[in-house]
Amino acid sequence: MEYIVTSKEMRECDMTAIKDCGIPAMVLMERAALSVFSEIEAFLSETIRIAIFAGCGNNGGDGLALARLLAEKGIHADIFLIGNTEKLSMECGSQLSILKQLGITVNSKSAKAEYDMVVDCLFGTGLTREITGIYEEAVRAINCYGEKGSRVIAVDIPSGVCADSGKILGCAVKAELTVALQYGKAGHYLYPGKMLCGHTVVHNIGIPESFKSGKEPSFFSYREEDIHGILPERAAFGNKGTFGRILLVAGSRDMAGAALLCGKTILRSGAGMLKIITAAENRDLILRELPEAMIYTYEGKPEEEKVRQSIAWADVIVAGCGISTDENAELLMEMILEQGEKRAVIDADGLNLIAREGSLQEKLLKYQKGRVILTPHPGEFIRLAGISMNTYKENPAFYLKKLAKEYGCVIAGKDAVTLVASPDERMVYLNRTGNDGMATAGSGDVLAGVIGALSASLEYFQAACCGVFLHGLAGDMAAEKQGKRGMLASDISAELKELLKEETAEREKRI
Ligand SMILES: NC(=O)C1=CN([C@@H]2O[C@H](COP(=O)(O)OP(=O)(O)OC[C@H]3O[C@@H](n4cnc5c(N)ncnc54)[C@H](O)[C@@H]3O)[C@@H](O)[C@H]2O)[C@@H](O)CC1
Ligand SMILES: Nc1ncnc2c1ncn2[C@@H]1O[C@H](COP(=O)(O)OP(=O)(O)O)[C@@H](O)[C@H]1O
Ligand SMILES: [K+]
Repeated sequence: MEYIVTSKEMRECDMTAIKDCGIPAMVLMERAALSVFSEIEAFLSETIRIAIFAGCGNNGGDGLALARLLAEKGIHADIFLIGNTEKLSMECGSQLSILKQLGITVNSKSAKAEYDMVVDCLFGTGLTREITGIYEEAVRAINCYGEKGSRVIAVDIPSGVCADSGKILGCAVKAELTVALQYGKAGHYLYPGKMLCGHTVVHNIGIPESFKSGKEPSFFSYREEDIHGILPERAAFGNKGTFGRILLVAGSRDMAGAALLCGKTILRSGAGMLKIITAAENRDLILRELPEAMIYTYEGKPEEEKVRQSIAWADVIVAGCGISTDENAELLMEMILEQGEKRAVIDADGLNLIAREGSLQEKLLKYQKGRVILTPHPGEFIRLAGISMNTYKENPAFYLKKLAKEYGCVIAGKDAVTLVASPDERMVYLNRTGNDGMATAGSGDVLAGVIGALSASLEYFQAACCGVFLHGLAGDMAAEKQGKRGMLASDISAELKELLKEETAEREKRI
């Protein structure tokens, strides 16, 4: 698990290190410069032509310290200090005076030279407004070098990328490599910032871990190596009941595939038993393609007693994929939400029905807190929340948390970067796996399936985060084999099986 912070949280960490622990700011800056140095060391030689663009804050200070480290190794860098040098931050001022003492020249304007490497230290987490004027010229100059083939390295975050939202404030540097200091910032991983960072590496600069439960940062994320820690153990003595009885309410007359894709994924993700409630038209397909599932199909109106029995049987209900928004679907959703306590994953049309019907909203509000996981894509989310797309995109984490609290649900806000919010003020999970090949019909059904299966053995929020993470990893594996253009949602489902197989094999090797 890795923390991901906002600029305010990063500042608080810096302050804790400096004020409470007594680590001098100049020591942190030296560690920052050493981190960047270690990342670029492999490319260095005495003939390399380097330019460092520094601003007047501490990000600029990092750059000046780097220039000194380079000089120590006999490597010259052209240094351009952009801005009003009368307003340097204290540490940046100290770095500048050290350079002067050492006789290292600092320029105020960029020259029209050629460079193999350009280091961007104009702005870091202290960027507060749009970049204009001389700073904009400097950003454009850096990008021009990049386009001509210079390696562009961003210190902490590319200048112009908002560390909190990933938005571009006016203009921004496009880096090949970003050396993030101490923690990844949300802006490194949210679009469009993510595209401008290139490859992001996070370096520890010696700030002691100061997050305590309840005072944690805004976001966390999983890394590939976390997989063993988050997946539940499978009990060797378990039976099919142990691993979860999942009821899937999915598929309608014209949407058979959703039930099949989601159902297959549920069983492939380790669930013990699956029962599908779907329209009669899907019966043959499911019996043929997924004979492992039990099935109840309805012709006309679903029989309420049969549905009630199935709900009572289940440990987890997954509902909504392809059920349509007709009266049968509405009745099924009413019955699912009515009982108010079973673990449930609600997706797609299930969400559209809730957005449309006040009676479903009321039932969801009364449902036991934390027992429902909603998995809306942005279109579904704005219908549920009653806000515009622009408003949602302004700050998705905020609106996800707000609605999660209102409904007492876990909400996985699907998007290119999926965020998962819990109803109880926990950190938001920010997902870093997956790729645009997953923007393909049915991949949401696969996600609902894996989250449903995991909900049988993991706590709800964890099941949602873990499901999103695995779904993205499987999507990356599918993209590697099939290509992003050609991959299908069923490829993601198949790769999930492979991924879980590898995980089990690894785990068994370690016993
Ligand atoms: N002790 C610390 O706080 C440490 C900070 N470090 C570095 O310092 C950075 C943060 O430093 P700062 O807080 O000084 O912030 P920055 O260096 O990112 O920039 C802040 C300065 O830029 C100005 N500014 C903001 N937006 C502007 C705009 N659009 N146009 C013109 N000027 C603008 C601000 O008024 C301020 O003077 C981090 O990203 C990291 O690189 C590291 O050296 C590690 C230690
Ligand atoms: N550009 C992208 N990068 C990463 N993941 C993506 C991207 N586009 C879509 N996804 C993922 O693909 C899935 C799409 O789900 P959804 O929109 O519900 O599709 P469907 O309704 O067709 O099943 C979500 O999990 C989403 O996070
Ligand atoms: K920078």
